[in-house]
Amino acid sequence: MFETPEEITAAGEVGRLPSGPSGLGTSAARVADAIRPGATPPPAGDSGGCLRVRVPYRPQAVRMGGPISPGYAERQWGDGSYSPLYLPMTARIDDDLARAVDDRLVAWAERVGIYADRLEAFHATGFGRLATLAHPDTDDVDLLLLGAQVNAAWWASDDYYADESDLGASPTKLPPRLALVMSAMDAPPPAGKYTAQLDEALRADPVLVALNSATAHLRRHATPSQVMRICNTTSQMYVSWTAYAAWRHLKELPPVWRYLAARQHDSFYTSMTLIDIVGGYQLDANLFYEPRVHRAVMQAGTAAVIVNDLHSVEKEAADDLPDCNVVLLIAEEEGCSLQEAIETAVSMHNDFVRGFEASQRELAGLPSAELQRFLHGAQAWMAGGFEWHSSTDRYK
Ligand SMILES: CC(C)=CCC/C(C)=C(\C)COP(=O)(O)OP(=O)(O)O
Repeated sequence: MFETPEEITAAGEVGRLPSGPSGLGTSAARVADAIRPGATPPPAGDSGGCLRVRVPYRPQAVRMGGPISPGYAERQWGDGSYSPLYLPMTARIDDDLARAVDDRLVAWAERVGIYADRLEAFHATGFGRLATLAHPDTDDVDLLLLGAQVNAAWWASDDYYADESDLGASPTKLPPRLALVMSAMDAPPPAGKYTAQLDEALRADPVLVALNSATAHLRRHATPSQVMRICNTTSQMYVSWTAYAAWRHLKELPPVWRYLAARQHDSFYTSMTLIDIVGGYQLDANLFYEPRVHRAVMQAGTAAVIVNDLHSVEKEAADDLPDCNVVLLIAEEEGCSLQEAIETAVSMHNDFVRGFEASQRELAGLPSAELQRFLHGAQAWMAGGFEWHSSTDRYK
């Protein structure tokens, strides 16, 4: 088949890596017991005693170190005129590492052909920087590059197929294009002469070449269940994209509840499915999909994507066919100002982060080093995603 080359919360137990036994399988029996139907989780560690300190948004050019987010804070954002976002603190800002990943990412983008006439802008977007901010538990450039490539390829499908009219995005062409993406990521079994035609189509579109190449890189680092986790989450996300396309095509605005339900399956949860792969370990599928774990990662992913909607209001309102955006939809539905709608979205975001924190506390007693590391990874992702949205050129 075709393949190309603030208020800081001293979070008690939640803020630290587990001190118990670690390594794959060390506590498999205890974990299996703890997640079996009807089991009650062991008591979580004490996470009380919050220390609260307001922290302004202040990008720093220095390495902050640490693989673990040091706790939660109320963080200023934008021009500072809105209520703060309650978020984890960023664990690591390492501009040298980010540059190394971004340089390799741009060389890859050039090879596969995405953003061909706008590589400088693509470079300034800094998907490599996003990977280094969101995955502070590794310094491995190749693994960070993998995270950056998969995200950049998803974003290319978003820009070229779903959102950017000037890049050829079209609501009616979107569903068949997304169906081809799944063939680029997960080659169907040979179908005689039709396979050659499929391969030709996959080679003809840079977005598909990028997704195919990123997935090939993924297969070199991930287990089969991790690879299929990525593929299945991608197609789950694309169901929501087809809903947005229908609304755009019909020039209908969905009610907020309906958009939010779609957005919850089209969130940075998708990006978070890379956390253990980029970290160089595996969270077992039965733990990843354990309902309380699933809910926690969905809470983190939804919070992180509301940060995206907050930062992209202007960009999304400006397209000939405006995108769905939670702020714009709240303003329309409530008949309120954008400022008021932003405050509502901030408060919704903060509730999701607090919900994640509560889930993390509830899960803190589960004796799996991989699970605890993954939850810290989701915490770090929210912080890194915020840092990136605050500084990338993409939303300027
Ligand atoms: C594309 C990708 C990494 C998927 C996960 C999160 C997600 C669905 C997006 C960031 C796409 O949402 P949106 O189209 O609002 O993003 P932009 O504002 O265009 O960056």
